[in-house]
Amino acid sequence: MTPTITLSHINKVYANGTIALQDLNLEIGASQFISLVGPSGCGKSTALRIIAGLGQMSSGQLEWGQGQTPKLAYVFQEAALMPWATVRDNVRLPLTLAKMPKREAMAAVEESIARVGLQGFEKSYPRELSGGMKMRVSIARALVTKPDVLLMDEPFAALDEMTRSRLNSDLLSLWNQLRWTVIFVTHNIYESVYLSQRVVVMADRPGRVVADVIIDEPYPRNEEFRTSIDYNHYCRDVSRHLAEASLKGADRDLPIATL
Ligand SMILES: Nc1ncnc2c1ncn2[C@@H]1O[C@H](COP(=O)(O)OP(=O)(O)OP(=O)(O)O)[C@@H](O)[C@H]1O
Repeated sequence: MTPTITLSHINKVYANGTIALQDLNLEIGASQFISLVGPSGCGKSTALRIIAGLGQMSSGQLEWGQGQTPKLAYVFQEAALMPWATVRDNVRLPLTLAKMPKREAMAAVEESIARVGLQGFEKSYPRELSGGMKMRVSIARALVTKPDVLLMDEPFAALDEMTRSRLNSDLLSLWNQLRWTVIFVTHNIYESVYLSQRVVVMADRPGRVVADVIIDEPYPRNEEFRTSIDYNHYCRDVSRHLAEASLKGADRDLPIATL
């Protein structure tokens, strides 16, 4: 069951004294698609890692709506595939680690590969795939466990614009079918507006939420939305918040006498 996620008063101070997050508050509805944007170093990955349970918060609270931690999957910027393994074996990895017998795992593996459009490449090795295809394998590997929540940390940042655009559309159509909760970290304003129901803007030092822009547009979204005046307005709105967030960081770096 897809849960709501509530982050309350989250603080994170790293061992070296860096205050990565201060009083981060965020509520994410069940099956919502939200993006986190913000200047480099504002704590987006830190927040995502805390939600994933990969990093600990210093204080604060993380609550799951249904009272128990749902099934989570994490997609990183790097596809991080095993070079010696085929597409099929790479996708099966989480099930192998969970000690699921191969015969039982294969149906889920084949389904996941089909969902990302990689039928016919099951026996290929990562070196034989383009960057976009490697990312599809990475997404298939995340989907194979049938997650409730998908955490994506700049998954398409290293891809060319055409490939990114195609993967954006395919990700949205998968989300339309499967309705996981998605938290998507990106530096790309256009991508965040195209994909999300909400774009949450963070400012750094300390990392916190400074704006929450609702993208009130129906799904499915397509090229018509991408070229619409509304899309342009949303992008400008997010961009303005982002510029303000960046300025706050830059101000802080100026010598005190100039402030
Ligand atoms: N393990 C760590 N130890 C110390 N400081 C860290 C550690 N990880 C991150 N930081 C610092 O915490 C702050 C937030 O980092 P984080 O990676 O969460 O930001 P981000 O918004 O995801 O950045 P980017 O957009 O560049 O990926 C930064 O100042 C970073 O240098």
